[in-house]
Amino acid sequence: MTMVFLNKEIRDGDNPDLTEERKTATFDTNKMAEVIYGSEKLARRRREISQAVSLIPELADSKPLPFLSRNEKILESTRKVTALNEHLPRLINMNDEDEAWHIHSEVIGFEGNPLALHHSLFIPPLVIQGSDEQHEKWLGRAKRREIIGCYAQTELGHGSNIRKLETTATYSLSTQEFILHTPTINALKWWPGALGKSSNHAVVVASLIIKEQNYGPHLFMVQIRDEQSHEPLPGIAVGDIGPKMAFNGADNGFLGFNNFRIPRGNLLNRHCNVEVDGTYVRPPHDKMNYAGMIRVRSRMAAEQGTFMAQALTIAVRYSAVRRQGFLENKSQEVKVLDYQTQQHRLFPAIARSYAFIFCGFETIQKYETLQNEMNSGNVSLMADLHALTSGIKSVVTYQTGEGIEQARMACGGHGYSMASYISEIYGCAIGGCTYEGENMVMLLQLARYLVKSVELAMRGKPGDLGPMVAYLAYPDIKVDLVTGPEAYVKMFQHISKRQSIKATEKFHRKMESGVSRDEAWNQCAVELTRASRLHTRLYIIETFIRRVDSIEDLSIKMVLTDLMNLHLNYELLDVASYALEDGFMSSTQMGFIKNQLYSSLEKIRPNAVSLVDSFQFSDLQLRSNLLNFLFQVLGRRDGHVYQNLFEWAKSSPLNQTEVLPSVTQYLKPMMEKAKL
Ligand SMILES: CCCCCCCCCC/C=C\CCCCCC(=O)SCCNC(=O)CCNC(=O)[C@H](O)C(C)(C)COP(=O)(O)OP(=O)(O)OC[C@H]1O[C@@H](n2cnc3c(N)ncnc32)[C@H](O)[C@@H]1OP(=O)(O)O
Ligand SMILES: Cc1cc2nc3c(=O)[nH]c(=O)nc-3n(C[C@H](O)[C@H](O)[C@H](O)COP(=O)(O)OP(=O)(O)OC[C@H]3O[C@@H](n4cnc5c(N)ncnc54)[C@H](O)[C@@H]3O)c2cc1C
Repeated sequence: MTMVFLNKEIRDGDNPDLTEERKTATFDTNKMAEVIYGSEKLARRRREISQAVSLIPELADSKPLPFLSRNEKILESTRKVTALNEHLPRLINMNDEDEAWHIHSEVIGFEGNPLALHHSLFIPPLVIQGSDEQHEKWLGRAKRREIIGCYAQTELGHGSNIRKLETTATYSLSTQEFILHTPTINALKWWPGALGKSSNHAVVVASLIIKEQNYGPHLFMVQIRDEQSHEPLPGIAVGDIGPKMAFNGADNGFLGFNNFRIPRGNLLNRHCNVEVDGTYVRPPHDKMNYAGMIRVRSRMAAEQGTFMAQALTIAVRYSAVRRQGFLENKSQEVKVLDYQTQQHRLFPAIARSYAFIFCGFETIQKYETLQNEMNSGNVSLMADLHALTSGIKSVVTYQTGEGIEQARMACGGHGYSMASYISEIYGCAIGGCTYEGENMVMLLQLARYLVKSVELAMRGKPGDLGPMVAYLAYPDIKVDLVTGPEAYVKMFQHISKRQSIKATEKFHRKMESGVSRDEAWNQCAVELTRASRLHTRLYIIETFIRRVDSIEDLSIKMVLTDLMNLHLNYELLDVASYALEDGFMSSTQMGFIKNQLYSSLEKIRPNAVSLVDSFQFSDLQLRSNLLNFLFQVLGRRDGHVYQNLFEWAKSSPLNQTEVLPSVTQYLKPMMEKAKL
């Protein structure tokens, strides 16, 4: 049996323009997939899972998703996810989170589903913050999906500033219970995914009050609906918050408590506790209750890199079959992918996708190390990883949004159609700028760390700087970019260091002039966020270089070196003004970077389609379903775009009848009236 999307496979029925592209590749896409996903086994497992899913009709979309109403979307996503649940044990290793993520994205797509957060935001805090006894009570049930849960932290009035959450959990000494209460409208939980209509449990974040003292946000396991009737329990108001920019197959919700009582044992108490007599037992780190957020953020680089990669797969394949205009040969119009502007739009974003995925693997590993350390009581890595993931989360979500939007524009008019699927990917990815910590807020968290590090360096204590910020104490030595990646890193280090120092000095000057610390911070905030972005971009560059250095296969190393060089030149050009400003970079060097960038575009051109093929997204994943719908979309592997766009349009519900009520009720009478 042939795999549905082996990327080097050349098939007779494919659009010849795409076949031609695949023949020019200088490397094997299966080998590249091994590098992208980390090993031969992981890449192969993804293909096997995609293949298995493609053979199960009930896991296919029953209609093109953009034609569904919100209710239909929720019904359809729930149908698919519950059908998938039945097949899961046979299709994936149930303990492997990557396999689970992959299969869900195959089947569900970007619309979201009522179980998405059960696995990514309900179970993980239970694992991290729950005691063994609590795992015994809820974890098995949750994993078996006997209960469905969500993570309810954000409120109508507060999302970023968690310390000001207004939902209270007041300890009652007499009954040894917590009383959950929503004192105002603003205190309603608002946004949690799957809360609105699907969940019957929630991990609720509420301010812990004992004997009138507020101990700040803590996590509580709360049953919100009856397990039989699914009706909200007395004392609970819960519902859906309405349609959103994307994720409309999920029911983000609101939740209010009216003096709702839960047992003392429902405070997740692996790291902190409230004893029977109301004694509070502190966690080993002040922000221990925020550990779950570090976990989610640590996964965002790889996640967002994959979102962007999907949009680019669609745009690059389409650009190789779309012919418009002429270059030298006037007898045949060119593939739009041959235009330098098109390449400049798409190729740096391909490089960023690879960079984010490589960087993502490193941050996920760092989180796993942190988790192991935390389990044995060592919390010393938390501050570093919080700073790092705050920056990465902010930079990758923003740049992914930019990359997807460029992919859409690169598809011209058809990119604007929902048949391209790019708008759905964009809506989902761009949510990442907001959820899991608003980007500016998170950049300012990293800035705190950078300012402290600069202060250490200024105080002559460079030995106290962690490895990620050691460069803040390096001397400035001019570099010759011709010598290669290390010189680019040094140039970037100079830029990043200078901005961190400038922002810190400005902050100090403000305070010395009598401005309060908080006000001074606010007056320097733009400069501080610039420092955070530069530091993060430097880190991403370094992870890219490390990954390419580690590759043994020569053909893969060569094409990834081209991609890495493109990344280095594109990133440096983007921030060159910082180095031109103090003369660290000369205008000759600037010219060199531009020329290197243009030459990288040319080098990548013959490999462009295969670089996106290497992500090995199935047509199903790109919502070009092989079984039921042979007519969607722009990114289909076989490149047969036009006839399928026409089929797509014909299937629009508006075309099921020739004359719409809008015409008979309004337009027709208007025209008739005009004739009188
Ligand atoms: C291809 C696949 C397709 C698949 C399709 C489906 C795709 C699905 C994708 C997923 C989709 C949707 C998922 C959506 C999930 C969304 C979930 C959420 O959004 S949950 C809610 C998240 N909320 C936030 O992130 C809130 C952000 N705010 C904060 O984190 C905090 O309030 C704050 C950090 C900004 C400030 O906290 P505060 O307590 O006020 O802290 P201080 O300012 O007083 O002190 C800062 C101090 O503490 C240190 N700190 C802060 N946080 C941490 C931490 N986590 N760990 C360690 N240390 C921390 C900080 O460094 C400071 O230290 P100083 O030494 O004082 O400088
Ligand atoms: C798709 C999606 C899914 C979500 N899922 C969940 C979920 O499952 N569970 C959950 O609990 N929550 C969820 N959320 C909520 C999300 O975590 C919050 O919306 C997010 O943390 C931002 O908080 P906010 O809405 O209060 O924004 P605000 O903080 O009100 O942001 C508004 C503006 O104020 C600025 N701002 C705020 N504070 C500062 C500051 N200190 N310094 C400088 N500028 C500042 C911000 O930069 C932003 O420009 C979800 C949100 C979305 C969009």
